[in-house]
Amino acid sequence: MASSAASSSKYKFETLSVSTPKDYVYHVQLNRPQQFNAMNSAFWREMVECFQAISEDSDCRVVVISANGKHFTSGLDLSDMGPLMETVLGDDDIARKFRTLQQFIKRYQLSFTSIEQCHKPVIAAIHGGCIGGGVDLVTAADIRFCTQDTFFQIKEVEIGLAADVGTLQRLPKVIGSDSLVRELAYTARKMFADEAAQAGLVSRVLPDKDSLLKAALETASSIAGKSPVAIQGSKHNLNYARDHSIEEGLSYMATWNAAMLQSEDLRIAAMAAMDRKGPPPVFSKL
Ligand SMILES: CC/C=C\C=C\CC(=O)SCCNC(=O)CCNC(=O)[C@H](O)C(C)(C)COP(=O)(O)OP(=O)(O)OC[C@H]1O[C@@H](n2cnc3c(N)ncnc32)[C@H](O)[C@@H]1OP(=O)(O)O
Repeated sequence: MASSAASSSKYKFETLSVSTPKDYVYHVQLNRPQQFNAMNSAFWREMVECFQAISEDSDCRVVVISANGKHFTSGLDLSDMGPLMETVLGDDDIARKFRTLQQFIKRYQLSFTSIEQCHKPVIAAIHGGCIGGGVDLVTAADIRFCTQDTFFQIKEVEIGLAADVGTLQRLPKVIGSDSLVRELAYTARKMFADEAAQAGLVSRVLPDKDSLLKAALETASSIAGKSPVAIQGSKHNLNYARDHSIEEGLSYMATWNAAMLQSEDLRIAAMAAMDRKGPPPVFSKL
């Protein structure tokens, strides 16, 4: 099944490239290397199309997202702010401008919420600069690895705005230190790989990009070999637990598994676990 490029035309994009390097593993690459993967209008639209399609694609069980070029991303494309500025500077009444801008921001938020809402776990493999919108993007992923040369920068205050597409909502849940989140958001200082690992933003630091991709793809492959019912149920319930009390999370989990324990995957995985010398279990597509 593994091939170099995801075959369907639903994965042909201007700003992203999608391939299938291993069975059930999709690799999405930010692909505007000349522009340091700056996030232009096409990017914001294509991220939603890509991750909503992957979410429902039973040939995919895990996604690795990485980037081509010198930096993971330089964030918002500062040379593509025409539509935004037209509204801001236009003659419309304030209430009309408000409604237009609110819809605009919500559309951009969905670009990264579609990673969080994707049924499949997403591993972000980050190198170089991960700036502005890059932090919004990677905090929506399930797992983050980076290279030793990575830096993270919540740069929004330097262009006069409060980060508005996920960082301020997700980063506090990811790293736990409210003080560090505020320091990074208010100062826009760079946080380098070792500090990011210490803070829990990334779970692994690799020496270079080759070893980064190797580690990310191996991890993806390990996840892809497991029951998709168990993996997708784990992602869904971890997200639910993050946003609810423990009691609510346990109650939701009980209802979820009252259905999912009836899946054939439980029987197949349990038999394979008992027969440790047998072949690895094979699960149907989900
Ligand atoms: C509704 C709103 C939704 C989302 C909002 C997101 C907010 C953000 O993302 S805030 C962050 C915005 N991005 C930046 O401020 C990036 C600033 N750039 C840099 O920090 C550096 O350029 C660098 C990316 C670290 C690269 O450094 P270096 O390798 O030294 O190259 P440079 O000489 O600095 O840059 C070369 C060339 O690229 C242009 N450029 C860099 N980033 C962007 C960008 N994001 N958009 C447009 N253009 C960018 C830079 O201006 C240079 O252009 P020249 O014409 O060669 O001067």
